[in-house]
Amino acid sequence: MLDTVDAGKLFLVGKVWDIPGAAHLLRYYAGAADKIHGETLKMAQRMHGYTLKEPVGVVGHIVPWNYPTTMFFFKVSPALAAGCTVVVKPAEQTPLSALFYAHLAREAGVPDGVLNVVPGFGPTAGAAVASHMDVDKLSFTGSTEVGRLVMKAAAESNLKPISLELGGKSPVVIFDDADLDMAVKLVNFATYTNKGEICVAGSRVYVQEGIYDAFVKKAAELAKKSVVGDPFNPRVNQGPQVDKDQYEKVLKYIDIGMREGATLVTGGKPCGDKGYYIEPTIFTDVKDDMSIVQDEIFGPVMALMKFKTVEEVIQKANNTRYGLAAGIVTKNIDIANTVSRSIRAGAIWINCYLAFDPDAPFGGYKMSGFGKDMGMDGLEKYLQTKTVVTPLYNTPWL
Ligand SMILES: NC(=O)C1=CN([C@@H]2O[C@H](COP(=O)(O)OP(=O)(O)OC[C@H]3O[C@@H](n4cnc5c(N)ncnc54)[C@H](OP(=O)(O)O)[C@@H]3O)[C@@H](O)[C@H]2O)C=CC1
Ligand SMILES: O=C(O)CCC(=O)C(=O)O
Repeated sequence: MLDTVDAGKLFLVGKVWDIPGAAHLLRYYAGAADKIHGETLKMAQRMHGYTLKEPVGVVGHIVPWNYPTTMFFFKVSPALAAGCTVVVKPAEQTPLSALFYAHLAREAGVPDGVLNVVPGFGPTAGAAVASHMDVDKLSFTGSTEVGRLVMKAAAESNLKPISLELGGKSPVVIFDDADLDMAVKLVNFATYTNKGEICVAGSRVYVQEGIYDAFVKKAAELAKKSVVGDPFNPRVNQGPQVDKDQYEKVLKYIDIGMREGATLVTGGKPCGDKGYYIEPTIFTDVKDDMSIVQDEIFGPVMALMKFKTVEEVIQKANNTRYGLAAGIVTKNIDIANTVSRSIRAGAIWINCYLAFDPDAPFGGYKMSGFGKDMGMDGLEKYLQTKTVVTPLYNTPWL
């Protein structure tokens, strides 16, 4: 509800995806909290040694507006399970749910000072968290540009370790043997989920030549069926862009796409004359170096491209500065394995998309950042290893 008001997120999707996902994550890390331990070391010398896993201390979390609930729990759940205290800086567009979750945590008995939410603007509140000498670790999700700034601030303050989950321009590769209807639905979901305001949007779609024409036709038909409107209405499947800036950014990219020579197959216009609604959009005749293929648009815009061979599509899929995720649709296990090993991205989804799970580490390669959220990797980053050594009995040390 709060994210629908703040971000234009579909109310129904919040109920069946974001909130249950947050609960799964909390349960997963609650189960891990009492299983954190170091190891006994073998030691080459006559010494007894072991390691302790200790919380890193105070963690700063700077999170974006596109998934306010999900991002809050991606960050906070493992940090608390590791024994850290946290300071969360939500995005200025969407601070309400983070404040509400902090209130719930207090009601549930989390002691004061453990889970702190500090709303405010990025260049002031966010920068203060990133450069604070008493913040021991920073985990950031947002744009690559701000990722650079917070990394610099961390380096120039107390050298706090950081993890960055940044932008993406993820490819989805559809092979000739795919079930056409399933592949069209998958790509529609990959591109338009959350009105395209999702870091793993699979908006760069490569379709093998044998099914390309049929695919374009069906993808356009499905996009046209989308109901865009009030995010509280359960029949609507695409709400408004988060704000005027984002709305204008998406329309600007649509304009750039047309000026660069891509063919607009469907969409491309605002929906209605009130609110930040944009039609689900598809471009074809797209070249690899066009801005609509290289830049993260963060809106409901799909670029459809044709390919012939496995080698060609691997090269095209990797022709990006990002490396967050990729989708592959095929019934051929050899192709699926080969392509998934060859794409430089942190998550590969075969015959599915957005397949998040609490146990599955998530984070990028290349300029999509480094460090993982979720899974045991997501817990590990909030821990540090202390080594304790003592000579064995009757072993002179000096
Ligand atoms: N990877 C992802 O999930 C996301 C990617 N993006 C990409 O970024 C583009 C721009 O979106 P935008 O909201 O501007 O993303 P930002 O990267 O600006 O925002 C992410 C978070 O960083 C904060 N922030 C901004 N500037 C600073 C700073 N100097 N120091 C510390 N923290 C700061 C923001 O605060 P505040 O907003 O309150 O000022 C927000 O909490 C989008 O169009 C999209 O392409 C955006 C959101 C999520
Ligand atoms: O879909 C989700 O639950 C997570 C989305 C996400 O990771 C993101 O956009 O940053």
